[in-house]
Amino acid sequence: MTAALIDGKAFAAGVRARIAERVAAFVGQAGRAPGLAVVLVGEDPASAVYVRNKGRATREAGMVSVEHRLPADVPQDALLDLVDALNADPAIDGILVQLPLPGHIDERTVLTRIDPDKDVDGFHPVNAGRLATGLPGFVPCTPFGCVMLLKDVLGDLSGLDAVVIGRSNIVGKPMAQLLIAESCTVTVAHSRTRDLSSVIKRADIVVAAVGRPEMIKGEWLKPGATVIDVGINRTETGLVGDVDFAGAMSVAGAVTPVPGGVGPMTIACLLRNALLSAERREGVVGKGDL
Ligand SMILES: Nc1nc(=O)c2c([nH]1)NC[C@@H]1CN(c3ccc(C(=O)N[C@@H](CCC(=O)O)C(=O)O)cc3)C=[N+]21
Repeated sequence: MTAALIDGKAFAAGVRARIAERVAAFVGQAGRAPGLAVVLVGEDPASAVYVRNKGRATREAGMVSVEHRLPADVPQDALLDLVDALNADPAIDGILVQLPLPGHIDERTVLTRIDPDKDVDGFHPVNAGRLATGLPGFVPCTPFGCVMLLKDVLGDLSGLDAVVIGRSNIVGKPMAQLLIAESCTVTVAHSRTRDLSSVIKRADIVVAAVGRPEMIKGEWLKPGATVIDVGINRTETGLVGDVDFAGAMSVAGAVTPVPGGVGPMTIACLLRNALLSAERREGVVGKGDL
């Protein structure tokens, strides 16, 4: 038996095309394009690649991408001053400060400084609280992209057993919140979980977000399970996920590849959040599903 491949790259391209149509309608009504500011501190090569990809996707969707590059040794106060200026700039609808930040900068202080209504990453505690309590707000891009893929594969998720492996603020916790909102029975596993394989064995849905190459083995899965691999690990043999892909393909029902799975959905959802922010800020009612 071989699982279906979940083509996140193709799905994301469709989402971006729908966003581009709605951006065009927005420009017609608001007289300006949505603006997304991306702040990159330092020279981390992987971060630079992501920022370049985000900028390209933003422009292709018809939005304005404003990139700010600061040196790795920039004082925290200078970064906070830039965030303040972007918060106050009416042409900017979304602000993303690329993580990780250099060690001398406190990520929490910076993320909390972003206006929650421009926080297209959904990392501000106000947006985490909105998500946890069912209020409208920005939802973190990677978990939202995962839910879009899951619904595409499975339809209604209600009543399904879901296991999220990883408890980070940017993926694991919001992923669990979204799956709860979809009426899944949710288990959050992490580095201290005992007998991870038997926890995973029950799951109809497995979301792996641990950052350890190929640690989730195919034989741990329930036959037919849907597997979403959030991991992006650079190894000597190339890019691999957190899931043993070959093993998963022989047991699961459907699996996301790495690359070409969750990553492209993250960027599509970032554009979605930027568009929704612009529509909200200008009082434009967008038409058509995203
Ligand atoms: N404030 C902030 N927000 C983020 O959303 C954020 C961040 N910081 N820091 C870094 C991570 C990582 N991230 C990715 C986005 C797209 C791909 C992506 O498109 N990946 C492709 C290509 C992978 C490759 O070739 O490297 C794929 O998986 O097919 C991957 C990773 C966003 N992040």
